Amino acid sequence: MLVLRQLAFDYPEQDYCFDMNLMAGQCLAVQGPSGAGKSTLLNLIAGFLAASSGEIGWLMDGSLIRWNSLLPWQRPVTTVFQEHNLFEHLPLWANIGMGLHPGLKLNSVQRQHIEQVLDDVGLAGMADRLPGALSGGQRQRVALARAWLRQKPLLLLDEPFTGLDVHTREQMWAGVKRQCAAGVAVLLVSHDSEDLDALADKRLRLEKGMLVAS
Ligand SMILES: Nc1ncnc2c1ncn2[C@@H]1O[C@H](COP(=O)(O)OP(=O)(O)OP(=O)(O)O)[C@@H](O)[C@H]1O
Repeated sequence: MLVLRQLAFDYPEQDYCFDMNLMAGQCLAVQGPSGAGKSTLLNLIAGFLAASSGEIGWLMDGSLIRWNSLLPWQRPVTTVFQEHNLFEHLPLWANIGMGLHPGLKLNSVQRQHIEQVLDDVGLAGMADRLPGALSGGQRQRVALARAWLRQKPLLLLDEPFTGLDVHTREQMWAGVKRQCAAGVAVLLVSHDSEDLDALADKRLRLEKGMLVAS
């Protein structure tokens, strides 16, 4: 279970203090208007921002494994950013397979898994394309496919379905549900009530720098 206890971050004009739990297999939705602190929360959890005080970690068998001093790549977290973060010079298979092997020397089973997740997101047969040849929605699906394959204990999704058509969106919801069923804890930032109705087990809202029940 992900645990945030009085996790604080201070900007000059706004102080944040986050308290929350997110269980393995659960999808927690966080909402809030622009500027409420959603990106700040995700960046603190992913390790791109360092908290000024408080605790963050994973509670297992009653003891908290603290993440405070862990760098982003040391945390068992996958983040799907709004900007997709694809490597433009690498084909889709390499973008998705990144992290499976340091030199991207993938074996046939790993290549099959990549083909499978591409199929899952409706991009079958596109493994050798470059990101530049894709639409915005297709790029978003590549970013999600990469997250599906990594299957880290915690998945952070920042407005992950923006701009997708209804059918694709439903496919992506199914992907999130499969992740939860496999025990992944999902934190979903979304403004879209349909996303929340389809996926959220629990909802919180960001208000005055704090998380409150929605
Ligand atoms: N580097 C920074 N220095 C000072 N203030 C910042 C900085 N980054 C963000 N802020 C402020 O912190 C607040 C929260 O920003 P944050 O990006 O977390 O909000 P958000 O909820 O993700 O917004 P959006 O939905 O527009 O992406 C905002 O009021 C913003 O002005």
